[in-house]
Amino acid sequence: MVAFDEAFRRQLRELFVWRRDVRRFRPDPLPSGAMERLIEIACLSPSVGLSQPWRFVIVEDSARRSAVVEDFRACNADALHSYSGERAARYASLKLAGLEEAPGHLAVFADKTNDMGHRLGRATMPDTVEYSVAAAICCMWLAARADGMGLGWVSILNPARIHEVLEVPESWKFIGYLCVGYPQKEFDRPELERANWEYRRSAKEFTTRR
Ligand SMILES: Cc1cc2c(cc1C)N(C[C@H](O)[C@H](O)[C@H](O)COP(=O)(O)O)c1[nH]c(=O)[nH]c(=O)c1N2
Repeated sequence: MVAFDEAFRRQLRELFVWRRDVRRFRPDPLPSGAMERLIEIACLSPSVGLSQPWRFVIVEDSARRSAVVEDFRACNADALHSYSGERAARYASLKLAGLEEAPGHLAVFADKTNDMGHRLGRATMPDTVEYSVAAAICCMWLAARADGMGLGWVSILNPARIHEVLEVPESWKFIGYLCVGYPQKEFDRPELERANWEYRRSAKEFTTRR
């Protein structure tokens, strides 16, 4: 039996508060095995029917990394065109990925055809496969912060292009592309809040009772 005391709970809350989506990395490389340790933590996550549908691709090849950076640039330019006026100017000023600086690149997929868990829990809600992978990324996000590292989730990408660049099976659904490294600075508020794009609301605003 493991019991968690008040001091641990306080620290854990601090971890939630100080976890950040990181886009600004120091150039320092990751220690050997750091990415593998994060993947091990991710594999402790809950998954529908214990299906463990997560698939991780550590992207090391510089040509593939450059192709991902190019895709981000194209998708981000398209996204900018969807805004106008002051909002467009504000979008253009945001830094929305640290792909060029991050020492670690990790692409995460959900294997939709995986039969582990014998389809338990998915019959009426097939998207639970993707939810499971997103839950695993959140665990990894916290684990990275606890190790003094930072993780940035990039979704401004074309999934079909990511499939092509990484040559992964058709049945894998692209969930997220993660930049991993050491943050330039630590913050207790999201970068989008500090840039006045959006702000974090109180839990009360999202809670109702029936
Ligand atoms: C599914 C998904 C996808 C993305 C993100 C998150 C998630 C959950 N976030 C990060 C997001 O902007 C960030 O979590 C919020 O702004 C809150 O900031 P903190 O994570 O609390 O620092 C994100 N950030 C970014 O700069 N570029 C991106 O493409 C994405 N994509």
